[in-house]
Amino acid sequence: MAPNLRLYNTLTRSKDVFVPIDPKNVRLYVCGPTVYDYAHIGNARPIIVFDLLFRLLRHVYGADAVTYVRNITDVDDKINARAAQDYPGLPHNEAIREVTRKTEGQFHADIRALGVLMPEDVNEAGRPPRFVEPRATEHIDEMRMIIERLLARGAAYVAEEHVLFSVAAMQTLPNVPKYGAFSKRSLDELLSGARVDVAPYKRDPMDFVLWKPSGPKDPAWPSPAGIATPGRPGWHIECSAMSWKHLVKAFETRLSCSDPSERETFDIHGGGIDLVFPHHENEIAQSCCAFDMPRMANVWMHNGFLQVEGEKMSKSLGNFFTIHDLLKDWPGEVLRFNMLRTHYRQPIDWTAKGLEESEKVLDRWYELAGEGTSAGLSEQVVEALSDDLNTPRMLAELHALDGQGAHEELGANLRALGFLAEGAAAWEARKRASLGVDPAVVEGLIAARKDARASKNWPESDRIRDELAKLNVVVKDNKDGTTTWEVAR
Ligand SMILES: Nc1ncnc2c1ncn2[C@@H]1O[C@H](COP(=O)(O)OP(=O)(O)OP(=O)(O)O)[C@@H](O)[C@H]1O
Ligand SMILES: [Zn+2]
Repeated sequence: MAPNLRLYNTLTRSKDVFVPIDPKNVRLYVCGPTVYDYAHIGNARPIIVFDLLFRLLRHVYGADAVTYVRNITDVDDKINARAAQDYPGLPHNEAIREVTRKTEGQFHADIRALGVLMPEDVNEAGRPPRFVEPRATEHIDEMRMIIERLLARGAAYVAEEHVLFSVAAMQTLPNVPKYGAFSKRSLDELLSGARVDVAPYKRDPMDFVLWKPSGPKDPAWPSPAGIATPGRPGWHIECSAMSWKHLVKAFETRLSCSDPSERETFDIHGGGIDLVFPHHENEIAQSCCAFDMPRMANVWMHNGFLQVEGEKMSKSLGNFFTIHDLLKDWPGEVLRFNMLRTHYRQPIDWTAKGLEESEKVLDRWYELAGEGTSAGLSEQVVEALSDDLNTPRMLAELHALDGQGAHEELGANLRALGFLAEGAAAWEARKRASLGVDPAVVEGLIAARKDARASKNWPESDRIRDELAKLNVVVKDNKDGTTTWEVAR
């Protein structure tokens, strides 16, 4: 059944054969967006990459045998700041809700256009959900529970109404990894990195916040550990709580692993490479210490950066394009295709040229595959993806199907991979609209011009040339006798 699925694991730093804890329920968690602003196309990379992994796992293990959790972080200081700025007239709680509601709606619209499966595409009434999109603010109880467990084990302490994780205490606990082992940082390195601007309430500069007190303008919940002032969670604790709730607690009775120390462990945890430290190091510290176990997840996967001129696309550098804006110029599928041309662990340089090339391939495949509806992955495509999501190899296999004239099979694969969603007619119509001319009209004029020239009717040939120019169409007569054209941008 399962082909030899191999995944690169940040935990082992090697490409390993994937062995699910329970093949009847493969469990995947991916860190989702913080919703305060439009997502940029760099943020779309983990969404698209792990959507592809989800599709592959569903193909290999069965649609009922995979649970995918991708969270939404809807509590964060950046959200508070945006709420105060955008809705100064509203009570702060309402302003925050407005920001997260609006941003989340935009995020969903954006990624749907990128061909990403959504919970409503895969969940069925009366069955356990296969795709859960939990919100942090709905998991405060679970966060408090984990914090209480950490306090009880001595891995956390209270200081000035904060709860902090104690890195030094973790190093003394049996059964848990050493702090820093995951990101391969020595304590010396970690210490020198942490020494800037150390909050006075920290016992050790490396300690990180699990819970903090809220000011009058912050969202607030009853605090754990008997702290009187209401507070709010730190970022890292959110993912420990949501992954536990939806991938561990939800399946307590269905787990079949024999080693009790692995009971709270799930299969795959994903995110962007920038999350390895501190976010994932800290998630591991919290979950492993709270549940007394050696591993939070067995496999850790990280996508590389999407770059612009050699630099990470990021909000703080200002070198970003939002998905929302790109979708004004390009179909979502072109963005998806362009993302998958590069292997997920390599950096991508995001260029207009790359997008144009991607669009050309999709133009051809839309035409070849026509209006078919079947969807399914071919063996050789599954094999390419089973090699640590080798998408360049997957595309080579699709080009091979094209070359062999296996157009129906090509279409079925493309649909199963999240392409050809528009249908050929809609794709053509949209292209025509975006070109601003009807290709049939242009082709007709070019044919008439050719006839006029063949019969040496120069005035007519000139008239047609002027007409094409008015349409903004640039005509090129090639040496081989063919004529090509494009709309001047
Ligand atoms: N340029 C990028 N290339 C690939 N993945 C990225 C890039 N920028 C962010 N990500 C990923 O997007 C996801 C959402 O991250 P988050 O909401 O924290 O964005 P961010 O890191 O704040 O963005 P920015 O770096 O622009 O401030 C994370 O998994 C992160 O690793
Ligand atoms: Zn996370």
